[in-house]
Amino acid sequence: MAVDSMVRVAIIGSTGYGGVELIRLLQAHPRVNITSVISSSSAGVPISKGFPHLTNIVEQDLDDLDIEIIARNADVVFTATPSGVSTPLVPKLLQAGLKVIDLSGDFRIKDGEVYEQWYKHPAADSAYVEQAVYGLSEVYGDEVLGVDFVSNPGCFPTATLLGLIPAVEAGWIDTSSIIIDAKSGVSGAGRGLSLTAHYAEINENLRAYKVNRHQHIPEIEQVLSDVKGEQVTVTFTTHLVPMTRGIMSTMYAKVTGEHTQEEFVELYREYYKGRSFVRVRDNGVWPATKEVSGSNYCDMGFQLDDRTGRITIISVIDNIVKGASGQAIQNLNLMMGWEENLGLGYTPVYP
Ligand SMILES: NC(=O)C1=CN([C@@H]2O[C@H](COP(=O)(O)OP(=O)(O)OC[C@H]3O[C@@H](n4cnc5c(N)ncnc54)[C@H](OP(=O)(O)O)[C@@H]3O)[C@@H](O)[C@H]2O)C=CC1
Ligand SMILES: CC(=O)N[C@@H](CCC(=O)OP(=O)(O)O)C(=O)O
Repeated sequence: MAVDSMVRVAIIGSTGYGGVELIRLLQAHPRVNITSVISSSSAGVPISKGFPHLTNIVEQDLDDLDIEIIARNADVVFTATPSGVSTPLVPKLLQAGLKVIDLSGDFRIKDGEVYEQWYKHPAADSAYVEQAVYGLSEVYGDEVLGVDFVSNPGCFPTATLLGLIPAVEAGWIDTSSIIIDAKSGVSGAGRGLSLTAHYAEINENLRAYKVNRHQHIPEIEQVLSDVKGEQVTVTFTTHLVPMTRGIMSTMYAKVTGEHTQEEFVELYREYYKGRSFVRVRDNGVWPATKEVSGSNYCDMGFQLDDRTGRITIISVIDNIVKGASGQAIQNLNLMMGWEENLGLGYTPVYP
């Protein structure tokens, strides 16, 4: 570690949405020095040239991806790299003595065959998958303290799992009845160009995609099965919404036993007691994506339908903050034994 107790951080994938958001958040973090912003395609160029909003804030040049140099200049590396890229990269960083927080899906799924079935490319070395601690901070935060490698959760799983886990753990919902209807802003697809993210294709449009085929299904099922202690399967449908940031996950499940809506609110408030980033709304108040935009909050609300016996749980996050870079920094804080909200006290941008 650096002598002055500041942690030296390098970011790989600095020119993507997750990487640029890490820079925005970390440049204001009181215990972090960003020593290197790395690009595999634009090394040598000042980052503010491609991202003028960073002018006079971060004026570093983008560095090459050279693991020896990174290991000399950094203590912790964030890999904000696409799935498939992290698979061979992360083991090399760990072998070089670095701590790693990986934002991709490559180390989240513990069963390699399941990973390959959903991600359609080879799974990572199982020893590293085993080593990775799944960093859903409010649930597994205690396991993150002092470890070298955190696999940061996916954006949809973050909103969805935070919304379901307390009820599943308490046995208050029938897990065979869970249906998840999730919507994301376009930044969730990353900065690369694609036809679906093209303005004329997404503006004034609403599109379902990867129905029953989304790579976040096995991640959600893995965690819910772990919590429940038996296999849980879910129906999960994602939609692309014409907005830049934000995820709303709307979850439906049959309630088991006699529980009122007020009791659900109380159950969740108790579960997340002391965890400042989860805000459980008052009875009958539902959250909207703008109410968390630019922040690390996950807000949720409930509505019980007495006619059907189903509970509707609505959970919102900013996909790039709590769904990626913000939670990754929360995990850095937990890894280092700092307050989990250090450097993350952003009030949502409203309107
Ligand atoms: N966007 C979101 O809301 C979320 C994203 N994630 C995950 O986080 C990761 C980053 O996502 P996001 O920032 O949106 O993606 P982007 O596509 O916006 O950026 C990814 C970056 O990775 C770098 N990269 C590409 N290929 C390589 C390579 N071979 N070696 C090193 N670097 C490479 C590129 O930068 P350069 O060319 O400069 O090297 C690129 O800018 C992904 O795995 C994504 O699935 C997770 C949760 C939410
Ligand atoms: C809007 C949109 O396209 N979102 C992406 C989120 C991808 C992602 O974050 O991928 P991993 O978590 O698996 O790394 C998607 O639905 O595939």
